Amino acid sequence: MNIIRPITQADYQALYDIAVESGIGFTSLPVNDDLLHRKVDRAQEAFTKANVTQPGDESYLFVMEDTTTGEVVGTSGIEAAVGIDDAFYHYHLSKVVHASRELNIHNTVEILTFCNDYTGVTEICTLFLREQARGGINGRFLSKVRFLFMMEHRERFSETIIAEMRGVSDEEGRSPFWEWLETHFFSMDFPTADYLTGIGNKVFIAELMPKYPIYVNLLSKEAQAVIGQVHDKTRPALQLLEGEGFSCRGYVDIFDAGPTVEANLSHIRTAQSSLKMPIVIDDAAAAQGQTHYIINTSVADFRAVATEIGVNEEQNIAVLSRQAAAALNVQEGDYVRLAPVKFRD
Ligand SMILES: NC(=[NH2+])NCCC[C@H](N)C(=O)O
Repeated sequence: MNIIRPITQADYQALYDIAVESGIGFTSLPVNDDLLHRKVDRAQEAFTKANVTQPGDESYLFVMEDTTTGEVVGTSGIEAAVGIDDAFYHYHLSKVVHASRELNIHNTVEILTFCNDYTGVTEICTLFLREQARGGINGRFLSKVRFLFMMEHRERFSETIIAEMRGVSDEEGRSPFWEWLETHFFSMDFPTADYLTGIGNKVFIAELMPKYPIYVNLLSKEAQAVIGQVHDKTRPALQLLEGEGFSCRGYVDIFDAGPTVEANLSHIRTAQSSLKMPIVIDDAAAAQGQTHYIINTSVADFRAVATEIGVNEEQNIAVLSRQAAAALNVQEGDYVRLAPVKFRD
């Protein structure tokens, strides 16, 4: 059975291996011992911090563990509020009209404006599923479990949730958008710039980034073509988020121009359709039910599973198997929050 739980120090080696496997362009897991250790420490602080009344610099990192082998097969993260102790950057794509009625000329051009508009919002990040666990619902589970967690602990998160999607780059890490920036403003390659931001070294952005609006039609054709486009490998993740109600509001990454998508927590489909109910335990009845994502209501001892359960909305009762209840560390009468894997339309 696969469970999702907070990362602990004992998972360090697995996290390191995942950082290596995830490769270039996976900004949030750079191969760097100090940084990865800090990530585990910060996650433990976030999960054990009591009485949080508003989002702050908490950084939650979950792992998926295959309980039959004890192996960590994936990661998933939430930054409660970005840009609180550093600056958080985007380019915003907007339009400018240059028109002359007298001359009967009307030109609409796009511009990219450097901004910090998403300061203070919650970011979902660091989603990675190892090769051996791909397929089935594991990827969806790792992603959607965050919406249940955020709904259950709303005071810890912003109402606006964003996800930065990886933009277009080739196998060697060459990004057409970055190449234009590199030629005119930076003198380092994309992997280096991406690595520096990943380890939290972001001053060079403020120092070197063009801060005045850029006319898109002055960029190279290759750079123009990838604005707001995702990396092929990121398409399934984007589709999943779009299905949850996320959309791009014109904000793109400052390095590779990949889209940032946004949704209100209360409008996210899995969060909105989730129910909170006390449980009873009955193996046979649970086996008859539909597959759901289920979380317990704890932060420090958070657990999630995806399995068949019975849901009786009239009686306000969720029927769990003994195995599911044990994995969630809940007993009869305890509450869980759940959402169906397949939405009923
Ligand atoms: N692909 C990247 N590494 N982009 C740079 C980081 C952008 C991010 N929004 C930040 O300000 O931290």
